[in-house]
Amino acid sequence: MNPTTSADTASAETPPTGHATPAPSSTEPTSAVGPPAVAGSTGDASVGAAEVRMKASPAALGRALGLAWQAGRWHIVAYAVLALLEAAVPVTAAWLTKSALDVVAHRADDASALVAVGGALAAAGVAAIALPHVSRYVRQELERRTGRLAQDRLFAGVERFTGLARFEDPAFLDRISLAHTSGGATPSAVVAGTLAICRAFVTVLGFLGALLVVNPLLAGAVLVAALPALAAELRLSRQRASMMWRIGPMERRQLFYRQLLTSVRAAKELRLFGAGRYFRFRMNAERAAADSERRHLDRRELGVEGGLGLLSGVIAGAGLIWALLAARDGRLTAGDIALLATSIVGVQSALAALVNEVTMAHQQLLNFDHYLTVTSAEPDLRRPARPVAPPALRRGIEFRDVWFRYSPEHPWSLRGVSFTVPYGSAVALVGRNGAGKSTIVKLLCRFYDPERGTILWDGVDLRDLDPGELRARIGAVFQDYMEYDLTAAENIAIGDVAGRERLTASAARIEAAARKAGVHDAVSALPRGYDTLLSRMFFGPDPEAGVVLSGGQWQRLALARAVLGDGRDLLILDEPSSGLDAEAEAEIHNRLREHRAERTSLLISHRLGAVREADVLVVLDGGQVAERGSHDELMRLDGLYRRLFTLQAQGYRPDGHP
Ligand SMILES: Nc1ncnc2c1ncn2[C@@H]1O[C@H](COP(=O)(O)OP(=O)(O)OP(=O)(O)O)[C@@H](O)[C@H]1O
Repeated sequence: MNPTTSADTASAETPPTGHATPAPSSTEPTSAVGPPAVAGSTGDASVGAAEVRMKASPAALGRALGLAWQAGRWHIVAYAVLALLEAAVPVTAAWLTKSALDVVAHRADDASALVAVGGALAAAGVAAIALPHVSRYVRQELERRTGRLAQDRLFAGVERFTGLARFEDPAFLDRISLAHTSGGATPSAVVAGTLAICRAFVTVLGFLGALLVVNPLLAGAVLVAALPALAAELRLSRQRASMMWRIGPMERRQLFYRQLLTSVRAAKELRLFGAGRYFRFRMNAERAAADSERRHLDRRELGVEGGLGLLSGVIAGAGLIWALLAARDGRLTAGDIALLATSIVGVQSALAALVNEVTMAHQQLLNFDHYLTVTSAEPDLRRPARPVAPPALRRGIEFRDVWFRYSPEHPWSLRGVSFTVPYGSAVALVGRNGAGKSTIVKLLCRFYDPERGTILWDGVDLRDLDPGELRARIGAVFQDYMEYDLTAAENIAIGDVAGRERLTASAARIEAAARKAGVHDAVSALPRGYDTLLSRMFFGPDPEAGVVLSGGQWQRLALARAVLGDGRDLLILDEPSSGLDAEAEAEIHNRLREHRAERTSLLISHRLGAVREADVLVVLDGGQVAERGSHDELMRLDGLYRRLFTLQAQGYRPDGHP
């Protein structure tokens, strides 16, 4: 059966409030319809894909250099000039040393020549000492600037994901973490790598010129020995990037265990169950597994780099023995020997530095792929070509045959759900754990898109609306509301910040919201009133440094945040009273009833007594609407609601009878 024909198709204009109705059952979408590739319609499945390209593309190189250029073009120019000067210094010093030795050997009585060559050598020495320091400072400043720019772009990219699906994808989270590291470091590493090539080119060319004069064969041998080193190091850096991707999940799990073992929330249970040792063991196991991968590669590097070092040593040693024998025969001067020795060391160290910088840049560039993927990924939720600004709610919201699962691997969380929230009314969603209540809220805020069916806001499909503007019309307290380590005023003012860089709510509005949520008295009694820093942990002995609130007080603050925005059409309260005592719950519901009077609201609560006065109760069971109607109608129906309500009511009667 096609699900679109089986479901309740009541529109927002004809809300089913007349009498209680057991909802019609729906069947799964047929295979002909076919699920989308990724749950929640994440447009670009490759963003979290588990594989990573192990080739640095020229485009990535261009983007990295472009980013560095934007962040600090004058720093790059200065760094380039310094790099070239640094490159020229050792070659100049080697020639000057040779000249000095030759002057001493053949023109020892020429004082002006001695002073000139000595002075030049001293200047080269000063340059050799000072240049690396200045160059390091410029590089560090360039790194800071590119790091800041890259971080801003990365998180602006992350903000473009308006849904939640990407944040539930572990591969995507690994990408963000690698993107954060590589995004900041790669551009300056690539600049350094590029300049290292130039620098090495100048140094090697200078020394090779010197070696060519002394012995062309030796010059060739030194050069050829460096090429396999470069190839081997590039291969190793590819393997290192691949290893880092493989150990990403292990690092993530380690972080989870580390946070768990130091979290104040987890501390109670961990101590009660004595579970600390268990989690420490798991954390260490993850670390051991990651270390084993690292060790494997370190050993390979040791073998390759040790072998190449041996080769360089053999070439250098052979060259020097030959030179000493040639000097004995009078074919070389003492200055030639000094020049040869410096040249061999100079070429080898210039090439080693080149290999080092280039492989580092190469490795960073491989990881830069993550940064590019995150910053250039398509938005996760389909954006309409011409998004419609959501109209002020006048008719209501309608769920029309909505099917949803969190991914194709997950079972259906909603199966053909249809119901309406008429304008100005309060609709309560009730049902057992896992029935799909919070999922409905998440779809209504458009954190995901339904796989089948539609959700209509005054007749307009949510998918045609701009998600930001839609959310500006909704005030919500989620089951897992946030506790911000900010002041009480800031905790409330965040409820009306919508894309701005500063909080703008006035003190009067903040206080009014706090009063509505019944938290004004508690906040006023804090050491600095609304300016008291609230924290989930103690900050030492200073009571004004941070105050710890109770769970119920935090929940009221979340409530104040939700009711702060005046222009909100819809108020969603997902378990708003779970952390409150019975008296507080009654008080909050009375206050909220006043607040809700002019607006539409969707309430979720397991305390059925708290929502029995809603205009309509929608009873969910296994992702389907099982019943709907007012409290009295549902009680008469004698179905699931009556059973749940009676069970709860029994708990409050001394005789245990309904
Ligand atoms: N992020 C998620 N990823 C995968 N499955 C999820 C996710 N969130 C919820 N589910 C599943 O969707 C189903 C409905 O969950 P939902 O949270 O909507 O239920 P609920 O009625 O709000 O439950 P409760 O009363 O316990 O809060 C459950 O089977 C749950 O396991």
